[in-house]
Amino acid sequence: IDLSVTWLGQTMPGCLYNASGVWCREADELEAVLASAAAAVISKSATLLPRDGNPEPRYCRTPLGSINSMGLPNRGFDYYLDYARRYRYGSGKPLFLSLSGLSLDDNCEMLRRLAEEGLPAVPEVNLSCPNVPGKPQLGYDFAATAEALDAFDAAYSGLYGVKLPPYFDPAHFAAMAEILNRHPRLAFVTCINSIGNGLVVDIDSEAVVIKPKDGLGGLGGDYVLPTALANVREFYRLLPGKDVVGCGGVKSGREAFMHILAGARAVQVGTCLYHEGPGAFSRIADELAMLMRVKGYRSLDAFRGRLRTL
Ligand SMILES: O=C(O)c1[nH]c(=O)[nH]c(=O)c1I
Repeated sequence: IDLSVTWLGQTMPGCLYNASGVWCREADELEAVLASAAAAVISKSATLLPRDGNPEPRYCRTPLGSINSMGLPNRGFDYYLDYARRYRYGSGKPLFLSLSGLSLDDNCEMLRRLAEEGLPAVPEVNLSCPNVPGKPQLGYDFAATAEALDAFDAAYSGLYGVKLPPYFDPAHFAAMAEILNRHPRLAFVTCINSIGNGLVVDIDSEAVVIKPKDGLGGLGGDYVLPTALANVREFYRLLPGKDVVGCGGVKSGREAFMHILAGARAVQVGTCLYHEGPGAFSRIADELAMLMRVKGYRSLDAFRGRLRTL
């Protein structure tokens, strides 16, 4: 059973890696993911300068997944750029750097500085952080997204990707696809980020469960799987020549299989990784391989994007 994935001009040994934000803020976390069965590594979304993020409690696990309003806590761009300078690219596991500048200028500054380094690290620009108070999600502003992508193309001459928020309307899928298809070096989209601004209530305390934004936070886990699959399948159809990375609700080989069936080139794991740790990657990979064996598939190409309609 071959779980390898060939994209971005390279072949990675498997199809699973971490979702940005989970097990990736510190260098030792990134090293733990690299040392695991994960096939790639992505860093926590970086701002130009380090950030503490929102007040705690800012993350809560629930029976159906998670809610978070971390507020972009990160070590700052230079920390992750330094990690990228020291990264073992010979491992065959690509390194992605998530960038989430607080302004278009900051995103372009980080892209320009990354370009200057000439490192193999691939940027995934985050258009969808839902938890910085006062900062609306770029991915929900189509005009601002169009302007940003033009600026990214000017700032960075290599291949890059974007992390998209979930969309919930065919008109929005179409509008975003029209914008994204203008950019040939935009090689992939990662669908989806958390479903923003959910509210989890604890009926014993009769209170919300996280402190920031009076309890509003991004949802992950089981809550988001159908929305994630819909976004993967719609953008897989609408973005010919681009790759879609599936993210959302993956906790076993089953959900990984669903994402690939929907068109995902590779699959990220967030909430499940947060709680299980990097051992999740070998478990999920084994489960996926088992599922493929039972179904008679020897590679991901044999079923990627083959979701049947009725
Ligand atoms: O609150 C966060 O740090 C955060 N949380 C998310 O759920 N998605 C994001 O892109 C980010 I930047």
